[in-house]
Amino acid sequence: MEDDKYTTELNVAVRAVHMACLLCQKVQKGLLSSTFVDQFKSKDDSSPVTVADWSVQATISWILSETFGCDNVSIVAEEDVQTLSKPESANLLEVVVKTVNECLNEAPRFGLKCPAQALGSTQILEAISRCNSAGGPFGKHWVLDPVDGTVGFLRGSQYAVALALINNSKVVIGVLGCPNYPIKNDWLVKNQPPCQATPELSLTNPGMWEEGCILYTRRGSGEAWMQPLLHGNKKLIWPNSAKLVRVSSIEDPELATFCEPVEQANTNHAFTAGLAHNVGLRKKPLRVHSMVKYAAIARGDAEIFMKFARAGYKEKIWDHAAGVLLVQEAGGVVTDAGGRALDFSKGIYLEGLDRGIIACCGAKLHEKIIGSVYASWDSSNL
Ligand SMILES: Nc1ncnc2c1ncn2[C@@H]1O[C@H](COP(=O)(O)OS(=O)(=O)O)[C@@H](OP(=O)(O)O)[C@H]1O
Ligand SMILES: [Mg+2]
Repeated sequence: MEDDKYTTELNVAVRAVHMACLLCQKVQKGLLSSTFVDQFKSKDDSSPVTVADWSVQATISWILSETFGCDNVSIVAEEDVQTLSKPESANLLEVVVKTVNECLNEAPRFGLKCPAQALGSTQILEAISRCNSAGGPFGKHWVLDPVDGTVGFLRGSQYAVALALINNSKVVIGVLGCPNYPIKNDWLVKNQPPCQATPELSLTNPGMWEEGCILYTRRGSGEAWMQPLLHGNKKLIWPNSAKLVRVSSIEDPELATFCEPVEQANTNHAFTAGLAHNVGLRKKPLRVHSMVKYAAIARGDAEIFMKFARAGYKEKIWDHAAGVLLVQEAGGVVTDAGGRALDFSKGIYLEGLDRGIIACCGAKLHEKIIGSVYASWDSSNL
């Protein structure tokens, strides 16, 4: 029985992600109101990285190391300290140090320990670079995407803080903080057009973003839970009004909503449009940044998530681990496009992934989509 396992890990992970979500909301608000200048940089692959990415990674790394011991914790995470350590990033580093310390000061409110004294830049760089584990098939590895969907984050739209625990190749805990995804059922679907068209939404309608949720689950539990994000100075009292979430029961393609990445560079919209047509999906795609797409399936707000990256792109484990387990434990199915389980045992990449990823609320829709991939693939340009 895996039921009682990982209780402490899950408890700490949810609290840490909760703190990280509030940190992100604060930084995002600052970015959108332009009081923060020069707070993001481009990485070598030209994707953006922000104060929030580094600050969340430092914060969660510090909490996990303090709780479980530096020597016992292996963390695989997206960010490194290369850009942040450069002399020209001194101001940026100063903001990260301030942001992390402000966040960790609040730890007791979340039932966690805060540092005895404020952390210095060396300790913070160390916390970030400690997350350089390469993962692998054996032992326990935490997997962290500090800000998944950084593009969405910068646009004032959807993003997620994703933390998972892998034990001997299996994802055993999944926690997904979704700071801009209110608890309200259907919110994502109803608010889709304004979200994308008006990134300033948070400024014109203050408060509406400040809802957010955290989803979490444990392998084998058959349950996925959702807590609201706390606001003001409230103390987190477990289980913080948690409620069970479940995938949608829709099986009819005509009634199903499918999600996909916003950026054409991250998935082939033309191919998924063809698949959707062949399967009989009638609704237009719900384009959402980040692992919030997995959250939408786990919550039952959408039925399908499809992603087909360009040939040669290797999916990273931190972009999927937490979301995949959440969908599975909430009753859904996630595989690659060949119908095989995703393999989290090979280090930082999902090696051997067959073409794309398909997450569905149930087996019937899933089978139809897999069948349609086989039928459409040869005529596609992928
Ligand atoms: N070329 C390419 N192809 C496929 N996937 C890529 C590619 N480049 C990046 N990524 C990864 O996709 C993560 C963002 O996925 P999203 O679904 O949020 O994309 S989108 O913003 O909605 O378009 C994004 O995660 P973050 O870096 O955490 O934002 C990337 O890891
Ligand atoms: Mg990511």
